[in-house]
Amino acid sequence: MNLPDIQPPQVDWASGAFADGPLLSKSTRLRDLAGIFADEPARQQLPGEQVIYDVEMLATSPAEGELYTGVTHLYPGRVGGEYFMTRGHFHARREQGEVYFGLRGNGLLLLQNEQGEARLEKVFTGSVHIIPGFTAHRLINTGGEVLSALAVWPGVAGHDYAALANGFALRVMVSSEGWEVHHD
Ligand SMILES: O=P(O)(O)OC[C@H]1O[C@H](O)[C@H](O)[C@@H](O)[C@@H]1O
Ligand SMILES: [Fe+2]
Repeated sequence: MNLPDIQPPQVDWASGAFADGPLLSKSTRLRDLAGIFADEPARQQLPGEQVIYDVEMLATSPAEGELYTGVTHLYPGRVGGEYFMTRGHFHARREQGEVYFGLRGNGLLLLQNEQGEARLEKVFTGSVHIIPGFTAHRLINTGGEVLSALAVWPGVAGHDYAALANGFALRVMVSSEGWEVHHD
């Protein structure tokens, strides 16, 4: 008798690596992030092929009511005085939320509503972040190691990058204290 295959996808909580299952992967490099960092000349002086973050996600259905699961690995580093960060986005379907779980490393989750009000949450091993609908989100790596966070979001959410063409309302810069907030 053949037993059914009951093996679900599996993630290593310590590293955020998926052990199994069909995966979609995407690397975002410095050359993909033109205009994202405050110091654009500093970005241009660094190698464009350098990977800033990798996203791996399970290849599940994008249909209404279904969920995506993925891990972002955001590498440590700086562009000028600014920590490596993701591009950040609103969901195309604005009302759709998302949950992030900090797995390893130390950083910040930058959240911004449609009124342009920004706030930060610390990201660390075990941190849980409820990103409400109508809220843009960006990860920032303020530590010296890889920042990995697992995310679960609706398959229909989509991405809207254009709505943040003028950037977020605040930046996280290197300081003698570790990091500090600059308002644009
Ligand atoms: O889309 P970015 O702002 O570059 O962020 C990279 C990725 O981060 C998270 O994993 C989100 O769940 C993804 O939907 C997103 O694509
Ligand atoms: Fe998202």
